[in-house]
Amino acid sequence: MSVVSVGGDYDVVIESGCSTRVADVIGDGVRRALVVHPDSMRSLGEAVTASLRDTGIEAYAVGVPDAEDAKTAVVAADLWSLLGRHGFTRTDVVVGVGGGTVTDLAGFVAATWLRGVPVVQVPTTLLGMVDAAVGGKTGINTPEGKNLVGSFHPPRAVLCDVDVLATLPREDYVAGMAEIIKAGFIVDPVILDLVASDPEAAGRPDGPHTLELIERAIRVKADVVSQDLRESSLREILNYGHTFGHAIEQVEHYRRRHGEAVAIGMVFAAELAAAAGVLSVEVVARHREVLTSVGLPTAYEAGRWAELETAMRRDKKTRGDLLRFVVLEDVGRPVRLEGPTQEQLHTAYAAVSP
Ligand SMILES: NC(=O)c1ccc[n+]([C@@H]2O[C@H](COP(=O)([O-])OP(=O)(O)OC[C@H]3O[C@@H](n4cnc5c(N)ncnc54)[C@H](O)[C@@H]3O)[C@@H](O)[C@H]2O)c1
Ligand SMILES: O=C(O)C(=O)C[C@@H](O)[C@H](O)[C@H](O)COP(=O)(O)O
Ligand SMILES: [Zn+2]
Repeated sequence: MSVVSVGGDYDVVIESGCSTRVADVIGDGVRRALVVHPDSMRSLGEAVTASLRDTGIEAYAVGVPDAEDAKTAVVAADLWSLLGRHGFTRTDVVVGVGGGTVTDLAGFVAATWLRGVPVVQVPTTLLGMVDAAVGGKTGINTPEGKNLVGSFHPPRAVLCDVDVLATLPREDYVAGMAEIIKAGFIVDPVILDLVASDPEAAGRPDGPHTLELIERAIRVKADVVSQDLRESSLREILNYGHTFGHAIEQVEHYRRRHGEAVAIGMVFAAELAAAAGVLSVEVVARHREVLTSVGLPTAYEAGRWAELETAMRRDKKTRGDLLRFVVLEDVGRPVRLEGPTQEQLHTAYAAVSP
């Protein structure tokens, strides 16, 4: 078992079988729990619910639509209604059991119910474990953009049961690698070396470096969010690749995996940094190399610039008319690029849409 403390405020536990031990981390005085899960994880959701009932808690399991279809105002409103009907108070708890979409939704509902009740996160995807469930960013999408409505609401605990990754479809596992590789580029280059040492194994849960990759990525995130929960500055580095990545997701009506969009977004950011003269072509090439080696995409369709730019203007890092990007000066040296020229933007887009 490994435990990563997030600034001493809560723990991220990485352990086989820990998903049904929510009762141990839930805290005192909890009478009711709402366990939110996607239909694909019904049996785990019900097992978590049963484990809570065994300790005398009035626990309810509720299924939500799959993937990004869970992150809507309508689904959030259904959950608020359920909490109201069952009389959830400020000492009761929401539990998110699922991928990043479910932990974002469950976290958001917990953040907003009675202006904030505790949430315990049980991420069941690689991406959820290394990124979404950790750090307290919660939210839902609107048709206009990704995560446009949300709140900062740190969880009470995060339980990463690595056994559940065995059933995760390969494409979803690989999508999670994008956020691990992101952590490698922005802070921890050892991650990139571990991936390069056996890229095929990095794309599956039984690879020799799986636990180390998970723990390293969680440590990067924990370290950043414990210094800057509300993203006043440092936390923006975790958004590397997301300005263009979220734009892809929005123009694709949320039908593209987040991790895949972020992979393309990191290549766009690297090309943009090169066009602005701050990053070497060698590091740009390394982006394509490492992402391709695990099976992630690095290119996007040509001819969609206008809609992508419109979507990027709704990014949370934008200030007024000023587009702002996280770019690298080198591996492990993230900086901000504010107001890139149209020529630099077009050069970067041309480079990712050959
Ligand atoms: N809050 C944050 O800090 C943060 C960080 C990164 C990403 N995110 C968000 O996370 C979301 C992406 O998360 P994701 O990649 O986990 O996608 P996801 O939640 O859509 O899960 C991917 C798929 O895997 C299925 N699934 C989940 N666990 C499974 C398992 N163990 N076995 C079999 N199938 C399983 C799901 O039903 C879904 O179809 C995006 O909405 C993104 O915006 C949030
Ligand atoms: O935790 C963060 O901060 C991140 O930016 C992590 C990202 O991987 C994640 O996708 C996040 O939800 C994006 O946030 P947003 O503020 O751009 O919606
Ligand atoms: Zn992300």
